Amino acid sequence: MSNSSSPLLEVKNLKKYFKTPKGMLHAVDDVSFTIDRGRTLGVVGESGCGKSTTGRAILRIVEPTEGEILFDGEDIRSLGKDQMRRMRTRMQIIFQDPFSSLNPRKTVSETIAEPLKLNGIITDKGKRMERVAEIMEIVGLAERLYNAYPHELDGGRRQRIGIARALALNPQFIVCDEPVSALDVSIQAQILNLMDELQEKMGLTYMFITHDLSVVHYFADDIAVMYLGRLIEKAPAKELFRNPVHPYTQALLSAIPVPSIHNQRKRILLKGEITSPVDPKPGCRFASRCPYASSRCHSEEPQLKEIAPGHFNACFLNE
Ligand SMILES: Nc1ncnc2c1ncn2[C@@H]1O[C@H](COP(=O)(O)OP(=O)(O)OP(=O)(O)O)[C@@H](O)[C@H]1O
Repeated sequence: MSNSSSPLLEVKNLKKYFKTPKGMLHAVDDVSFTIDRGRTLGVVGESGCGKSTTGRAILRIVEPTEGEILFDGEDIRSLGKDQMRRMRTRMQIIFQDPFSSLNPRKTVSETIAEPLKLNGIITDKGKRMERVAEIMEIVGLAERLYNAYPHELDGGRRQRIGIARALALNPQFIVCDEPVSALDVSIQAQILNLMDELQEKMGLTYMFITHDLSVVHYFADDIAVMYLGRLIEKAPAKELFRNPVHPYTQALLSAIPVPSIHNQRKRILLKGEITSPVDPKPGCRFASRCPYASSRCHSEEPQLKEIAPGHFNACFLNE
């Protein structure tokens, strides 16, 4: 049952495996977390660690292999096609490169109107266009762009269209998949500010995927770190930056430049081969690159455990 004090999203033991010619690729392997209402979970990790697949599996854009996804108390894996279509109006996604998902033959207003039309939310064309004008104003797209085409716009404005499309259906939850990674730093800040304002105004809950930890430092409430399909550490953002416990998180953080020379962390360079995500061997997936790995790490998989309130870690070293 839904209850406003319960998390909006609960993901339990989520798995997504892909069959490949070499074997079963464990893209997401037994991942569990929750996101509270109106909060932002940042999901970070290197390319290929399973961030996007986790986001897509939650929305069932890719069908999960195993696990439970509770959205507002509802088990969304049990929903039929029509029920899932309705549920998708409450759960949306914003992509890194909105351009590739925008139809070049549709104007800005037609693009934003499309989800309203397809989902039969506003059937009257005049009313639909009024709503489009309202959303354009909310996301900071000038009225004069109403009849512009996506290729006439810069990356920041295109991403505003992506955000507008996601907002059109009045969702509660948005998976933001690297939404600012393709943008210049100054434009990144504008888009992050906009997303922050929208969250405040509309009470949105975000899952914010990025390979760039410095982006989520101030933007996310909590941060989850993934490594080769596994969630290896999760903590409130401030706590994670102040006290990273997992050796992989420590290495990731050491690569971020810090403005003050007094606070500079010593850069930890990872050596060793990256373990294959195809039919992974038993043991910790980070062991081959971990400076502290013991024989136990090569035979047994550490589980995520709460080591301090809200701080979870999957490493034998800090148990
Ligand atoms: N449809 C698919 N078929 C087969 N393998 C896939 C598919 N989608 C993703 N993968 C694989 O799953 C793993 C996780 O990919 P995913 O895109 O989720 O990672 P990511 O952390 O989001 O990386 P990136 O930032 O590069 O997108 C990768 O090894 C990827 O090659």
